[in-house]
Amino acid sequence: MAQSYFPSSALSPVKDMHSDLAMHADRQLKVEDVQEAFIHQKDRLLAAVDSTKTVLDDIREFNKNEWVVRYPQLREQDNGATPAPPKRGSMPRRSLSFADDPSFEADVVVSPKHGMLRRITLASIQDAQDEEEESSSPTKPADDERLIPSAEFNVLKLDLKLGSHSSSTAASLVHQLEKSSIANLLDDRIAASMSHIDKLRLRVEDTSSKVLVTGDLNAGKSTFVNALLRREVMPVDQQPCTTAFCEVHDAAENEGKEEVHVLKEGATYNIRDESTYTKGSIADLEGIVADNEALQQMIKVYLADTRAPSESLLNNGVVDISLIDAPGLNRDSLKTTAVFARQEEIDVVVFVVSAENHFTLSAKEFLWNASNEKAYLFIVVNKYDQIKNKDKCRRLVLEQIKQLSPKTYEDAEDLVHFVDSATALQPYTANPAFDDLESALRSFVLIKRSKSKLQPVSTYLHNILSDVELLSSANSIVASTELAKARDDLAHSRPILEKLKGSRDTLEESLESTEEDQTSLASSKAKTILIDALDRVAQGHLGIPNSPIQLPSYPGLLSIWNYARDVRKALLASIDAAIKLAEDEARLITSTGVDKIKALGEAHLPEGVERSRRVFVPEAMFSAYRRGAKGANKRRNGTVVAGGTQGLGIGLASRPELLETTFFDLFDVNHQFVVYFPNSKHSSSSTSSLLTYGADDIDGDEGEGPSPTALSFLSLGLGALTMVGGQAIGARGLIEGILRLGDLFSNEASRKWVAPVLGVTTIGLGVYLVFELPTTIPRTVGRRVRSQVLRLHRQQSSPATATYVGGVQLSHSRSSSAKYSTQGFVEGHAERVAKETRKVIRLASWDLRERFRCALEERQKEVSGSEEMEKRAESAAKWFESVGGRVEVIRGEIQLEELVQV
Ligand SMILES: Nc1nc2c(ncn2[C@@H]2O[C@H](COP(=O)(O)OP(=O)(O)OP(=O)(O)O)[C@@H](O)[C@H]2O)c(=O)[nH]1
Repeated sequence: MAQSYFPSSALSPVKDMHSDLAMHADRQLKVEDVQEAFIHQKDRLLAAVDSTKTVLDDIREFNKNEWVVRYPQLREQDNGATPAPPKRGSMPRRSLSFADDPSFEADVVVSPKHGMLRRITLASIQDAQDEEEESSSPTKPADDERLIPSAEFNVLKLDLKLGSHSSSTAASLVHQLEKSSIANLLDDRIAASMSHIDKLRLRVEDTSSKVLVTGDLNAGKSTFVNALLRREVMPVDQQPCTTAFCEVHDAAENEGKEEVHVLKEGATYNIRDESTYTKGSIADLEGIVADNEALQQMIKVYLADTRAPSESLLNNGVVDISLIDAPGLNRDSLKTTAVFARQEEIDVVVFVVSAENHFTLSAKEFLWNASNEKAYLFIVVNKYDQIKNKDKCRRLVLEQIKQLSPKTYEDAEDLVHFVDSATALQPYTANPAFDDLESALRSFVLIKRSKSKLQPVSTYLHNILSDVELLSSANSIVASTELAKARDDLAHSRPILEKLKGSRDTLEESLESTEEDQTSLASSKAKTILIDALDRVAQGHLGIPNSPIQLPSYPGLLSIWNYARDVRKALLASIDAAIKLAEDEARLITSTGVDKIKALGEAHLPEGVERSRRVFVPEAMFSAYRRGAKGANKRRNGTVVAGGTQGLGIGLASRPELLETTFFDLFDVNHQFVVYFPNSKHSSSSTSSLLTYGADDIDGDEGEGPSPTALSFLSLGLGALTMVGGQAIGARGLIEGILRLGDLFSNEASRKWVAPVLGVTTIGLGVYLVFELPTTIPRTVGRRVRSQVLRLHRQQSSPATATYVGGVQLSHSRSSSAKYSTQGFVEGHAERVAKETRKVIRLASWDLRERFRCALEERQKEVSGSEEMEKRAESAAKWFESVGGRVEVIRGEIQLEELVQV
């Protein structure tokens, strides 16, 4: 399709000469429209440049402070992996991933809806939208193939390949790049793009435009330039042909001064640096050109064009056009001029050809090359006045142009002008064809300028905006994905956290009550066992039933001493066994407590939290006491020795002071006395009182007071027969006993009844020894053992206040000691057992509390992290969405329309 700069005047390339005047007026109008449209587009583009820069700047800021902008990679989907065939008219699908996170993979649709727009959306979302659209418009047209955008970045493309190796090693190295490193690379790329945009801005703002006038030798180029300037400036008819490039600028660029600047060879022209050129006057131009005709000189000519901007080409109010009068084309100059024409700063090439000669070989060569470069050329067929058969000439020239530059031929009406430049210089001579050419040239310069200066900027902005679109939509997907993930995580972790918070107090209470319950259970159990054991022992039974310990069998009167000792040993061992039993019970109770705590852990700790790996070893309980006891008497003064040493051979049954057998183990005087003389009274004798107290104290908690009757005397006497140091009858005790008996007989009153009493006693004693003693010994020993054990505990509890003589405590008052001892022994062990139980349970509780606290902290951290992520992802998703919206607005601004369509 031919491009038309002036579609409203769609005439055939062969113009009707009679309509020239009307056409000129029409063109004049359109030139103004083009000018206006150009200015409008330029302003819009400048605004778009600024907006784009702001967006890029914002992305950099956002990347730096808010969200690490991810660099997406879109790959063609592997058809094998996605068997579903694409729907007719569906948009291209890609697999979205990120260089820094290859694990992220999402099916996306690249939206081609808005030309170069490259918004990507998740395929799942697009599918839903497609279904919606399909149901509402079943005849949806297929998308234009040309609109399918590339999935590659244009400007912001990062070269993430490390080295030239395309091996998997390089790929894996790329994957190792951190998010922030890639974000930094992206930031650098955006920064580079922004400085390029700055340059583009200068380009848009630059209102200068260069028009190169070239053509065959002697075609009338200088005459044509002079005609455009309406002034004879360029030297005409130079012999030999001129070789200088004369560049004509508005004098306004040279502070209004009309001057000629001849560039010095090798220097880069700078109007403010006079060392780069030699000044001359306009009047001398002919001479200057003649002087430099051997050189391909660059000469700058500054001219004051006094005509109105609407008429002047140089000073047209829109762009500062400079005309370059190039040397005529020949073998020597062809190459130079061709190079010159290719320069980016040349917006328009005007080719002057003589109507008399048509195109020479050099001209054809130049046009052929130039049309490849610039596509459209402005062709002036000069000296048309000299031609007689104008139609034929026109036809032949156009025919040649068709061959040389087809594009130019298509717009020949606007681009090919048959004129007489010479008459344009003559004052007061109408030359509508030239005026028409001039208008067309001005429009063409503006249009070409818009193409050469605005279009590249527009294209660049399109590209960078398209990249921004790709970047923002991909990041929007990432943000949305992270938002969904954060919400998922919150949905999972929040209830756990709430549950943990809610059950914190319950757990604490349960742990405390478990500790208390088990401890007091162990304590009360120990008390029960020990009180029971002591009671049993006091009755002559073993402390615990079903004990492996056996009471010895009665061996006969002769071995009665050994019997008493063995009974004592067995009873003591049975108390040890009772203590051991209490400890075993405590172990069981502790084990139950530990299990309860374990169950509490299961009930209160969230899933995934490691449970306690501590294994409760019941045997390890009370081991500290055993260890302590290894050092012999180290802990003797502590309250826990008796039980604690059980099992290591130094329990009660192994303590020499308790194994000491005395006469009182055989005859419990106090007990017998109580049995036979229940109503007897206390004696006032200090000696007997002391001894009785001593004996009674041995019995401990019997609670009955002794009486100074005959039997008591006997018992006192017999008491003197205390066996000291084992089986031998102490000589001293025997002598003391005889002396006391002597005292008794020497008393007159006593002598009357002492003989019968002694007789009865002897008989009773014999009967007692034979029949009753075997059964009473265990009870007697038991009572004494019980009493001794209790006293031992009291002694160990307060050794400073207790005094012993032969295993008999002398100094404590009876009532206080009895009361204190019972409680002390049982309480002491109960306390010890409870303490050990509490210690183990407390350790288990502490462990669970710690795990619970850590789990709570961890969940709190998780929830806070997810909340933070939710907040950031939500704002990032919104932000990237807003960037997408801003890009669309800017894109509307940079759509360049054909200037003539205004
Ligand atoms: N009749 C007529 N003569 C013209 C026209 N244009 C130029 N001439 C004459 O053609 C001759 C050459 O004109 P120049 O302008 O010097 O041609 P040029 O192309 O600049 O020459 P070089 O730069 O040397 O190649 C001059 O004598 C002009 O007067 C025209 O339109 N009609």
